[in-house]
Amino acid sequence: MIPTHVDHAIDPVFDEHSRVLMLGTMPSPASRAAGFFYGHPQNRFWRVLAAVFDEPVPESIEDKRDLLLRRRIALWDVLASCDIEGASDASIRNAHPNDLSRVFEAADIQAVFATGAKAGQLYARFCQKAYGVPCVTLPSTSPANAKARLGDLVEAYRAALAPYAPREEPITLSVPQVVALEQAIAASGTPLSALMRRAGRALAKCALDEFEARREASTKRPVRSNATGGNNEPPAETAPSTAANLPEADRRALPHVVVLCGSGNNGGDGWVAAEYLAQRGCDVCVITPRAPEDIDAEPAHEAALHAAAQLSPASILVTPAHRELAQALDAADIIIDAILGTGFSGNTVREPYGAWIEAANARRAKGALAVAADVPSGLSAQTGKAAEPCMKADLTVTMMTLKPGLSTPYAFAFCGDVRIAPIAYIEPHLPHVLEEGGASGRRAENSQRSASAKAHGCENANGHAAIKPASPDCKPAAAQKANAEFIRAEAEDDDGYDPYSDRRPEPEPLFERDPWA
Ligand SMILES: NC(=O)C1=CN([C@@H]2O[C@H](COP(=O)(O)OP(=O)(O)OC[C@H]3O[C@@H](n4cnc5c(N)ncnc54)[C@H](O)[C@@H]3O)[C@@H](O)[C@H]2O)[C@@H](O)CC1
Ligand SMILES: [K+]
Repeated sequence: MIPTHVDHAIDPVFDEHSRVLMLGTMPSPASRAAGFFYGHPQNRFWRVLAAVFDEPVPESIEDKRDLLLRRRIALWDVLASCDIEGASDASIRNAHPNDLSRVFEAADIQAVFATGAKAGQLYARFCQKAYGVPCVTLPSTSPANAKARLGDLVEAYRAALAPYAPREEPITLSVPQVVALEQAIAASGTPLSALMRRAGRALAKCALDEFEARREASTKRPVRSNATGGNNEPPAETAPSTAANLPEADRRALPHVVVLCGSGNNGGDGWVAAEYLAQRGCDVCVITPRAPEDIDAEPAHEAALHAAAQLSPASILVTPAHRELAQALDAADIIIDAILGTGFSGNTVREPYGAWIEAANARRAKGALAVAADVPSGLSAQTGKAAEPCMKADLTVTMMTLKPGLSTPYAFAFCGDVRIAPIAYIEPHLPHVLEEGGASGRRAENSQRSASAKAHGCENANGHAAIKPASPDCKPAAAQKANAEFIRAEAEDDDGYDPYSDRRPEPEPLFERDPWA
């Protein structure tokens, strides 16, 4: 192969919070074509980083930049230019280094890692003396390094990066502050649709991981034990129809998942999760009050259209009748509750959502794993007050930050375990958001649950025309009427609180009824 002269043309990723610098040699032809580092589909760099931090694999360049900055990783290459044959590091000649002082002067870089032997050698030759920080060489994630197994790469990168991972207390923001944060992130170039995609993927990953962890635990621990997080209901592994009770041969079967989607943006998280789970091979059923094309909220509308185009039409049930809903839930190993999120208000949950929540709680009581998106439906994310009815989750995957309502002792019975999905690099926006929100945003110092809230990796169409219209026992006219009533009720939202307005929610009494009664 004839060597080509290559000039580095991809901007480094770093900011003042970066703590480690990862360096390759020079972007490969595939990365140059993709316009970002490690762009070859077979390169395992992004899969390795995602596994190290227990996150979904980033999809877009923006997702990758966000992951790096959020995890305090600066990313660049040793060389500014060289002659190279294809992507062969061994062929590099006429090498000239990048001016790494741009990174070293902007950030307190505590460790440098080379993503392969050649990058390590080039750093030692050109850079180490100038910057004074020695470089640790990690195994290459390139497909050329075929002998390195993914698991070994993950272990090597985890051991290297773990000491530098930020360990911050989870932060609690009020609902208006969370909305202000989303808007600040959007204004800085990450659209809300991208946040929703990350939210839905994180939700799906947490649900699958939790399901697998429980299945694993149940195979190791055949004796019945109460492991449901204090809700005094049968543990998942003892129920008759859960995967844990299947014959050994079927145990590794992927779970059947029912995703309950409201018509707001919480529902959008559910649609993305459904798409991700179906891609992973799960049998997925989406319950929705409206066909995707009739969803008004953005970006939920866009997310629903995208997901519906990937899902089988038969797996989408629009306003199912009670019997059809019960049938769908009966088959569920996992229920994802994406009915209502931070936009919920009121003392009661209107239909059809009230009936959905009751049916989901009944199925959970028989052993399905219930995972709530952002906040259990019916629970006020702001006050922690539970409406009638309220979803009972085993796990709540809340986006970006804790919300005050998730941390009350009362909320505990509805949230189950709470994990924060770190779907965006929020630090640059916090001063502005906290200033705007006054004292109500704070590191989670006043919350009982914050100590236990995990800072996990998940811390702590119209081509879908054939969407199943209605259930066999729900006449089209009746379904249409029910839908019209639902849409009218939605339009007359009970107290009219719009979380995207500047107005704060009316304070609601925390303990209107005795939570333990
Ligand atoms: N805005 C965004 O871009 C993002 C939003 N996200 C998700 O979006 C959620 C917030 O979305 P929205 O502001 O659209 O609100 P929600 O989707 O939480 O709730 C709004 C819906 O709830 C209905 N509703 C309110 N009170 C009710 C009651 N008492 N009974 C029955 N229905 C009731 C409204 O009619 C409306 O349809 C978050 O919780 C989070 O899950 C995340 O995906 C991150 C990105
Ligand atoms: K929810």
